[in-house]
Amino acid sequence: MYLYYLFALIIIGLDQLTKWLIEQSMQIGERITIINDFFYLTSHRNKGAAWGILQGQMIFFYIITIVVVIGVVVYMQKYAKTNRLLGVSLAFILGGAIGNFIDRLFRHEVVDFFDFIIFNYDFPIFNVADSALVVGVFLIIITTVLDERKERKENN
Ligand SMILES: CCC[C@@H]1OC(=O)[C@@H](C)C[C@H](C)CCCCC(=O)CCC[C@@H](CC)/C=C/C=C(\COC)CC[C@@H](O)[C@@H](O)C[C@H](O)CNC1=O
Repeated sequence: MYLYYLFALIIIGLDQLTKWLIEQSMQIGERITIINDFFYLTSHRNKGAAWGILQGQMIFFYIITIVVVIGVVVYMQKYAKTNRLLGVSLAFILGGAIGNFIDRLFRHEVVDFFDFIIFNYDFPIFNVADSALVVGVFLIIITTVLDERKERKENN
């Protein structure tokens, strides 16, 4: 059970370490080519949420993040014992939400650096915490679909 919280802690550690390294070694706006025309490390700051929406609405972000964290912990306590995939998904979301929360609390902005250009579209620059959140949301959807399919089989 506590393995999931440890997993979330590792995600937070990895997120904060990578953000610290970017802050230490790159100027804002500086870009390092990893794979030309596809993957760059670009030091970027975002005072908003995805795609820079709601710039500067830190109070809103604090509230949403606290609601997300409480929701995840409640669900973790209730369901993670029986459903491992759900536990891992919740740990991803918990780690990601807290990772960006730390940035918003101490930096009043989020450090982003993964810069992908996919089919000529420069996808918004993101970080480890965002990736964990997206993976967590994706895994929750998979878990839900799998559960429904299992229930339907049992009922038939
Ligand atoms: C990933 C959630 C964003 C993350 O939410 C958080 O912190 C949570 C815990 C708190 C938010 C205040 C609440 C969620 C708002 C919902 C939202 O935003 C719609 C999300 C759609 C999502 C599909 C699930 C697409 C993906 C986008 C991106 C990530 O691609 C991997 C681009 C990230 C870049 O714009 C980067 O600059 C963002 C910056 O790092 C700050 N990050 C946040 O606000």
